[in-house]
Amino acid sequence: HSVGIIGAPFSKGQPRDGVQLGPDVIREAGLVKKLEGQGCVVKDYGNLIFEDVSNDEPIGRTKQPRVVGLANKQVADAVQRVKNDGHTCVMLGGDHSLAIGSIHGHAAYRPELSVVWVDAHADINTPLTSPTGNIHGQPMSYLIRELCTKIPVLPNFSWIKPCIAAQDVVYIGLRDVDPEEHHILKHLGIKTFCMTEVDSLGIAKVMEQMCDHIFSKIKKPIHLSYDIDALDPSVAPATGTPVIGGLTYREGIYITEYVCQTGLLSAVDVVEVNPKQAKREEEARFTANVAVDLVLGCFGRVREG
Ligand SMILES: N[C@](CCCC[B-](O)(O)O)(CCN1CCCCC1)C(=O)O
Ligand SMILES: [Mn+2]
Ligand SMILES: [Mn+2]
Ligand SMILES: [Mn+2]
Repeated sequence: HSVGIIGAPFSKGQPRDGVQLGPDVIREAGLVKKLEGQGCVVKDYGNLIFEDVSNDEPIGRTKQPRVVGLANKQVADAVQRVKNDGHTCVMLGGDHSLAIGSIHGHAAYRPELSVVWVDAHADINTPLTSPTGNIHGQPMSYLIRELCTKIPVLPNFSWIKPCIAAQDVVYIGLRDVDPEEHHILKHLGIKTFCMTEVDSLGIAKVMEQMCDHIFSKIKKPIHLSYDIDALDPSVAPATGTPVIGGLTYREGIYITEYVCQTGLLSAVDVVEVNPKQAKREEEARFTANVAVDLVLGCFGRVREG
């Protein structure tokens, strides 16, 4: 595997300080060395530098639109460059608003994508349905073609062209979905495997059925957007919006091993690691180590040795 890593130290899609430290704590946990240790060729493109935007007043309830829009344009350009250079792209967040740029830049390189969204949350609020105005709860609404009529004009968002079809999206791990999000998911017929299905089917069946769904027509490259809060807080405590009843470590890793063996993984985001949300330093380190293990699973690490 040839891997290109981008660090996106960005936190303005949500209100909690610390998630901008995600890229560096994940690197400090040994990501590059461990990828190389399992035979990957790794190019670390370093961290993007995000300028601040003054007077970034909310638009309606939507908070920090200008700095989020600007940051995601940088992410989109960087991801497209990594793909043009021939690597599988690993985008280290930072909050989940960064998926706007990551998926947009990936789709600019490869227009036909399937998106596997692993998360406790659906992150599909529109600016008008969001209960918080935090853009990390909204990224999918800007990307899904069928929602484009529901999105108001926002400053620094005009570059975004919806690039994903609802039928090409699958969710795994949902357990904290807002009522309006649930309506959108149902209305668009988006395939979801919430934690009830993970329990009733088991993760192996979930992954089989997920692939049946996204590959039902033609096989499209996979964009895996992995929110660390999909995992149970006992496994990934250092995150901003923890929700109990999450994926076990083994289920979380199985997802990455399964996606890896499809041979179709083209880009992966690992987001929402926030060391400042840990009660103790070792919780932050533990969470970073789990994030590293997820990436290693994406690139061929198997538990049998
Ligand atoms: N859906 C929420 C949470 C978004 C989490 C973003 B992620 O997945 O990137 O971490 C709101 C959640 N909800 C608000 C009302 C009280 C219960 C929680 C939102 O703010 O839109
Ligand atoms: Mn989440
Ligand atoms: Mn309806
Ligand atoms: Mn998320």
